[in-house]
Amino acid sequence: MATDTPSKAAAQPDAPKKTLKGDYRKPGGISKGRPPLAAKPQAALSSVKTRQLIRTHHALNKQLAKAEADGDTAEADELKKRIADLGGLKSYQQASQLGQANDRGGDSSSVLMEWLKPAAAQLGSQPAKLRMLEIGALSTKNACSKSGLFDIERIDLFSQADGIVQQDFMERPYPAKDTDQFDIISLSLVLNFVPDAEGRGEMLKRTCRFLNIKKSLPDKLQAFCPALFLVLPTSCIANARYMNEERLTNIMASLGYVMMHVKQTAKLVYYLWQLRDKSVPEEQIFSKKQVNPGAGKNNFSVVLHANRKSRAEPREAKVKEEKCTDVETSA
Ligand SMILES: C[S@@+](CC[C@H](N)C(=O)[O-])C[C@H]1O[C@@H](n2cnc3c(N)ncnc32)[C@H](O)[C@@H]1O
Repeated sequence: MATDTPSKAAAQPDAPKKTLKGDYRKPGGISKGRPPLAAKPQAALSSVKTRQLIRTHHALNKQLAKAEADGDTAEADELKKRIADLGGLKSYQQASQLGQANDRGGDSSSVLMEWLKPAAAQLGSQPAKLRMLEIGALSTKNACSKSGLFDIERIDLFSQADGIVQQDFMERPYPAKDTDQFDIISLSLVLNFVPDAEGRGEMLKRTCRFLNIKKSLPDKLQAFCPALFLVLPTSCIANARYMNEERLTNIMASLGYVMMHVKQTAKLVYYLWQLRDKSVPEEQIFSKKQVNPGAGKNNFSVVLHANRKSRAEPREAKVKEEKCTDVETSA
């Protein structure tokens, strides 16, 4: 397994305390009394706004999922209106795309391309390209697309470009045969978009059904395929009350995944997981459990049930939510 050293900042996401309405900066806050700073470049200012917009979307979607689960139609309608007033999914996607600009850390798929370099020659000489499913695709021009090495199927809840099919991965029919399955799935900044922990567990579980575990490939490709490229905000792993890397690794292992690569930066954590085994349903019980208690943590978690419909574990909604900080989500 290859690792890059995490930055110290990883444990301190710069999520400001805020309410959803209004500005989070209070007069007399920490900036009071400081000498004036040099004017910030435009990009830095927009970067703050971009992150704020993304966080607000996440928070509203989370509240909406809860209101819908509680059957509170009035609250759900109000939240839908607030999301629409923000510009809906489209404005969220635009903010995410801005986060992918080179001055904000760049396209996450370039990390995958870096990891695949040792296999590039074999990738290029394949009679048929590797099949990739990109879930949550915003562009057809990221590093994977530009490489020409993959046959990519791109889906998103809201397609913004030709070449991206509008589809909910959670509703996508399971492949009928092995050859309809994929060699690589990209799930970059999508899992944290799912508003509830059980939904995230279901999403991870679902990825296994789309990967072709039986396909025979040349050795350098077989060394990592079939694989899931997973990208999360670092705070989901480094500053979460119910999640850390050990917990994620155990959850993934119960699904049959082995970690091949990890790279952590101040903002994002990138993983490449190889699907090696058939998942072990009886070992797939991961309820919401504190693994990293303490103040100032966020509530990001993944809950997994062997069988969602007949689960014996409590629903997340019944677990008392603790005061939390936001999950930092932009690139
Ligand atoms: C933050 S954007 C990330 C986009 C890009 N992958 C990246 O790394 O920047 C998350 C995207 O995931 C999409 N998404 C979330 N849940 C999805 C699902 N169940 N099926 C398909 N797309 C989904 C959203 O519509 C949104 O466009």
